[in-house]
Amino acid sequence: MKLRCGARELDLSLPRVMGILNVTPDSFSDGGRFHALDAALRHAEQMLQDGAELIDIGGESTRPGAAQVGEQEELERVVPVVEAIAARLDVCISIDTSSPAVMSASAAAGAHLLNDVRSLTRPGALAAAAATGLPVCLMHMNGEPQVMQEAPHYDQPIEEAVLQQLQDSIERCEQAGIARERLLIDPGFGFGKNDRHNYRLLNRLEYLQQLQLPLLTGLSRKRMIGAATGNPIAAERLQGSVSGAVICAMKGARIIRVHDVRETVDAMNVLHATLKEGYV
Ligand SMILES: Nc1nc2[nH]c(SCCc3ccc(S(N)(=O)=O)cc3)nc2c(=O)[nH]1
Repeated sequence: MKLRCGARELDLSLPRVMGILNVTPDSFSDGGRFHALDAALRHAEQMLQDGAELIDIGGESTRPGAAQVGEQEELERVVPVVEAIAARLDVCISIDTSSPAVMSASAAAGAHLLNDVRSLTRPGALAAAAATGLPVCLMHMNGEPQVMQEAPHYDQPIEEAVLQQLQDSIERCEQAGIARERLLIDPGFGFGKNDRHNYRLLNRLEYLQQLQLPLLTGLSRKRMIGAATGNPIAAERLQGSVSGAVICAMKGARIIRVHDVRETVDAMNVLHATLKEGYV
């Protein structure tokens, strides 16, 4: 499996690390300190040095209960950051947005991957994504961030519900002219799921391999980690997050979306050595 990222191709036969770059005032774990362009650029450079091969830039916080952000505000937050990183760093740039205008502007500014937690359901998003020609990550979400964690409920096993919604999203994309080869999938840990749902989904992550598309996962510093480790503070969930990253990678995830790049890259290198049977 390969992922085209501009002039480069990412070989997805081994798990790759995607560093999170929140450019929101209220990001759920960075304390929103990366709102300034220069701070964002320094953070991106650090994650690249630490071994991240993709950077996911997000201007809208989609954590549970987060307020929606206006399109103009989101554009002003992310486009300058995409431009600055595209101009200075050799890295695969992902844009975490549901807004068609932000998708188009970010693609024009140099983004290589569209990461939409709402799977192109906003009006105009399918057409905008198709027009960019970029790969698209489709993610399962139950409800909207404002209400998704109130009382998540499923009439079927979570892995079946996630598979079904992802299949529906894939079909919508194909009908809109987005070839299946351009798609990635993601179970959406924490998006309308309680801790039981999240851990059953993690336990059965291989179930999604039947879609035969690159799998991206993001459980870094999320509530499910804190629930298992008894740690209420998101920024202190490092060990649990790295453990979750290894489990995802061993169960087929090829892009791991994380806050703590250096530590996760070390864990992925141990996995790489194992998958390649050491360096002999
Ligand atoms: N593809 C992809 N993109 C993502 N963007 C985000 S932002 C995180 C929003 C959030 C924060 C915290 C909780 S919680 N209540 O579980 O701690 C849920 C969602 N995440 C993901 C993810 O996974 N995939």
